[in-house]
Amino acid sequence: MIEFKEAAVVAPDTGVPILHPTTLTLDEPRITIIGANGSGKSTLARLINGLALPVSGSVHVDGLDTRKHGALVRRKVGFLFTDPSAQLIMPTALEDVMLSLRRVIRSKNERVKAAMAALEDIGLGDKGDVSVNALSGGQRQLLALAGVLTATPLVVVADEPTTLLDLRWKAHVGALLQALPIQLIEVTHDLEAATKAQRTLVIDEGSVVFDGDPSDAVAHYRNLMFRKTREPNA
Ligand SMILES: Nc1ncnc2c1ncn2[C@@H]1O[C@H](COP(=O)(O)OP(=O)(O)OP(=O)(O)O)[C@@H](O)[C@H]1O
Repeated sequence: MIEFKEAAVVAPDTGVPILHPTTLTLDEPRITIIGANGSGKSTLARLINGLALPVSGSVHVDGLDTRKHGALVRRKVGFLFTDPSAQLIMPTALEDVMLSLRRVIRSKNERVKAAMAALEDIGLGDKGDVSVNALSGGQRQLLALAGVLTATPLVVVADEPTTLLDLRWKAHVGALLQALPIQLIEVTHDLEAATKAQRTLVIDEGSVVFDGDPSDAVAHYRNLMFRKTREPNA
């Protein structure tokens, strides 16, 4: 259970509001977040695992305050970035997954076995010794997901996880994410993908302006964008 209580974020240098005080309970298995560029989607997503902290109000995950228990929260909430390079830091695929397992499995041999199994599960069983830089963008996103899943999170927050992928990889990674047996909260500009959820939030200028049925949310967002295009100062 993820709970926002009047959680607000401001730009550190200027104090300009990025997310206005927001109160939400997020407990549906599939939630999508849509909105214009710069509207505050990533900021909201980052609040969930403590990558961003509220300047006022609070965010709790499973009862843990993200401000006080960041490390514990991050074990419960896996985060998938748009660009997997942001989270792949080891030279090879196997080493990268092993790094994600370092706190979970002490024995190196066991860690190798578990990392190999994780790579097999995600379809990268033959890539263990391959340099991360030699993987395709789609393979890198799979590897990032494998790393996230090894920590057995309760929730995966994915910030535009398929934006950089071609159609084939987008479908593949999208299907894998949909099949996860845990809660998935996905920020997306793909309005078709956005409807594959129980609930969709529309963010505009740092506020949740719609929260509900995904198809209604997409219609709301289209109207909003149409109005802004016609009346740029609205
Ligand atoms: N650390 C920061 N300092 C100053 N401004 C910031 C900071 N982080 C985000 N912003 C600003 O806050 C606003 C919201 O950013 P955010 O990344 O949450 O938007 P977004 O909806 O995810 O955008 P996009 O769809 O383009 O990824 C933007 O105007 C951004 O420039």
